[in-house]
Amino acid sequence: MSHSFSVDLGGLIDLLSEHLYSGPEVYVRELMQNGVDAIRARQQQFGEGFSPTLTFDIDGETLTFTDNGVGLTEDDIHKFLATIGRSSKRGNIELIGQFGIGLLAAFLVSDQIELVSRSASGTKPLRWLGHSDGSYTLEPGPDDAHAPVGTRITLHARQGRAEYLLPEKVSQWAGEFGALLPFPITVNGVTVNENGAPWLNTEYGEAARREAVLAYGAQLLGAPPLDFVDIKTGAGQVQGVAFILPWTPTLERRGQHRVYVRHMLLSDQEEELTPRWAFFIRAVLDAGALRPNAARDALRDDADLAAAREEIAGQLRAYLVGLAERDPAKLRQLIELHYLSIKALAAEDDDFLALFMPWLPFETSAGSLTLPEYLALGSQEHPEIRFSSDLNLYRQAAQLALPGQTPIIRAIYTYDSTLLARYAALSDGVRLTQLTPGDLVQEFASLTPQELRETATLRDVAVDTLLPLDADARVSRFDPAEIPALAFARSHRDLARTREKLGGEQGGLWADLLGDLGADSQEAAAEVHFNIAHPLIRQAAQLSDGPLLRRVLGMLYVQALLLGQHPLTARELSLLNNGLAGLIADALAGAGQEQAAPSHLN
Ligand SMILES: Nc1ncnc2c1ncn2[C@@H]1O[C@H](COP(=O)(O)OP(=O)(O)OP(=O)(O)O)[C@@H](O)[C@H]1O
Repeated sequence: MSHSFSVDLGGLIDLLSEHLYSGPEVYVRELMQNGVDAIRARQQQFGEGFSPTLTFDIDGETLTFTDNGVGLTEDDIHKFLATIGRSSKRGNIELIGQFGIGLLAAFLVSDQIELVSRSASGTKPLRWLGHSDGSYTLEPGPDDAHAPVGTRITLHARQGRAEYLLPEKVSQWAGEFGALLPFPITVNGVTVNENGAPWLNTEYGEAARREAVLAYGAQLLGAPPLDFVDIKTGAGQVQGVAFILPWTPTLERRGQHRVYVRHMLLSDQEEELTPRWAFFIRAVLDAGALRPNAARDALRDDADLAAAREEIAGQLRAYLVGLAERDPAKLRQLIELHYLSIKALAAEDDDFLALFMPWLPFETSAGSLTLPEYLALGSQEHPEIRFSSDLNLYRQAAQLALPGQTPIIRAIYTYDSTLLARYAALSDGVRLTQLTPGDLVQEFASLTPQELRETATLRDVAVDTLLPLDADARVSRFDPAEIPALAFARSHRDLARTREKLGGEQGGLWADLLGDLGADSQEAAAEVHFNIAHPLIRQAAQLSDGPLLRRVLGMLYVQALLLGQHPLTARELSLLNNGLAGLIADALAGAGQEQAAPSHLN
């Protein structure tokens, strides 16, 4: 026995409303979409000798939507309208509908759909009445020889849905969805759309067009855009504009682009049509030949979308390149706001790199500099780019204003070091050096024999005090003299830290294993340099071994760790706490004696 599937329409509508559509208001979009498709189909089949219109008329809780599109024959109604999942539009690239479910959205707000239609093929008007329980009737429509070609759909608000039929709401949605439609949409006689895309309006010349587009951009962004780029692609037939944001957007935020498909709004949050690196733009694009998904809130991810995105990337690139010649002042402004995204792009593209590198600012120990400015400060015979991708090391290096030393570039974004490496490779004779802690130490001036003698005790006590904390102590001289001590972490410091933590808290297998690993290393985890140029260190050098000197050295070490932004271990923290407590106790004891002294005198 063979049977047919039957569909529970109520269940299907629940499915659509809960999982496919963002809210009941999408019924406005689906009605309009069908109207737009019907108008296009009429133009395709019967020519363009009519003025397209879409109208909403709302009377109380009844809404009537009318289009003057191609209409439906009796055969169409049975085959397409009343068969869920079948569409007359499949394969017609110029129409948006294709799934054969859009009209069901009307059931989100109404229990029945009345459709009166007259086909452009000249048949008589028909009246179809569909119910949300899945039944429908079809009868001859109002027998008017002059009935206009097109379709009229009437909905009555179902319980709890009246607010979705309010004229002000319908006006707002219809205006948003149909903003770019090149013909009027009216709600109760008032036109609600802008009648076409501003970037296409060349009626009053190029200057007026630019002005209109910039005014549109200012409204979209809430502030005048820095500029805009006209976009036009072959793949997907995308047309529109990309506004250059007048502020620096956050790096994590992907573009929130407004995308239309065949003039109907798809999304205000589209992310896939523009390249990832272009987070300095907000685009408004109308895709003539890209496909929406079934929910019609995003583009279908296919080869056409990828090809369109590539073309848009090329056009944005070409705009930036062209700006260098056309309007360098604007380029400078743009780079100031968006250099992070331009760097990301330059890291992937050598032509772009060569073009933009001279303009891009880098954070350096001598302030923000472009690479030519930076190189002008260093040796001209042996040009060198010195950088650090370790923020702590960079900070310490930046503090050490060593005279005659090439400034250090802070290269902490992943693409920074790639950019520097590619730039060095492209430029003749420029050496690229990644800074290491050892480099900094090498720059320290060595002590005179007399200073060595004078600091012998200090050094011995420092080594003795700090070795249990896994730190090597040295006495050096470096600038600026205001820094009493500098600490550098060595690479296996983290290992030592983990070992200490596990040893202290759990012991056992892991602690033993890590202990063995650590035992391979002859070096201490950190290296600290006390600065003989600092008055405090010179004073400390005069102390003999004792609790005060040990306490002072321990605290200076922890201070150096903090200065270098190294996280502290529990032992280092307690060293700081105990040291502080001791100093405060000593100070209080001293103050007590001072206060007690006058009474003795009396
Ligand atoms: N206003 C209209 N004018 C002419 N035909 C219409 C109209 N509305 C619906 N139809 C017919 O009804 C069919 C089903 O419409 P429905 O909106 O459910 O699906 P679709 O538009 O084909 O596809 P999608 O689900 O992707 O929107 C359409 O394919 C079309 O043939």
